[in-house]
Amino acid sequence: MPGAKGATKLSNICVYCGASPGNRPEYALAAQVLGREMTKRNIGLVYGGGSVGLMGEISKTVNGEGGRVLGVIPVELQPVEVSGESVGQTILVNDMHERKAAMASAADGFIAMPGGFGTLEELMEVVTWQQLGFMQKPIGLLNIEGYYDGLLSFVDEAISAGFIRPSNRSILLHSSNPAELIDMLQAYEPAPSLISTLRQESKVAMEQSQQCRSPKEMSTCQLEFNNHHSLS
Ligand SMILES: C/C(=C\CNc1ncnc2c1ncn2[C@@H]1O[C@H](COP(=O)(O)O)[C@@H](O)[C@H]1O)CO
Repeated sequence: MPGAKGATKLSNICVYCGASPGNRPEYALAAQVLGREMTKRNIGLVYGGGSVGLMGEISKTVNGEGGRVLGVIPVELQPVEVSGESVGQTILVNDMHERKAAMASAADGFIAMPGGFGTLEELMEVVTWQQLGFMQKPIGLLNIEGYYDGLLSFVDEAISAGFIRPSNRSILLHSSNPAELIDMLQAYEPAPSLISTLRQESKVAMEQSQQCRSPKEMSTCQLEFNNHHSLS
């Protein structure tokens, strides 16, 4: 079953999270628990650099526990008055696109903690890469205090409305427990990519249309063609 078994070696996890702390103490606490759990398992942190908000909580925790921290920050965001002091190793990049590419290539998996537009944008980019098959790395939501319940309901709505394939729901792993979420990332097995699925469906449809010779066969073939092109 896609998204369930297999094994992914996680040397580094990229954590997307708020540049703000949020207004519940549970968010910062979860960042600390996640940081400790990663370090305990010798998994390094890749993040957006700086020390503001939850980004600061997790990076300072990992660094304080003796773990590896890699911050990737655009030149414009680097000043201390914008993003605070970074800990660990820092890579300076020119812009946000370069940053996301560098963060994604340095990591073997991704976790989104509570955050705002920046977190969502980073998360949705890797989900899209995964869906299309440009990337095959596990992605999880650390769903603290039900923060991501709304997003998960939205995904179900998009599936019902025919915009997301049901098989792609498993791209977004989720748990409220950091240790359990890392276990899920490690066990992840990618679903077939949309590109390979579409090519396979098109091949089947072509083969069937070549078998359609008489008008009677045509209507049966048309039905099968339609079935193959409905979302699965
Ligand atoms: C706007 C504020 C601080 C700006 N400082 C940032 N420093 C480093 N990285 C940032 C910063 N702001 C956003 N990011 C990136 O986006 C994600 C967080 O954005 P969100 O909108 O808070 O979710 C994070 O993963 C970074 O990569 C003061 O709030």
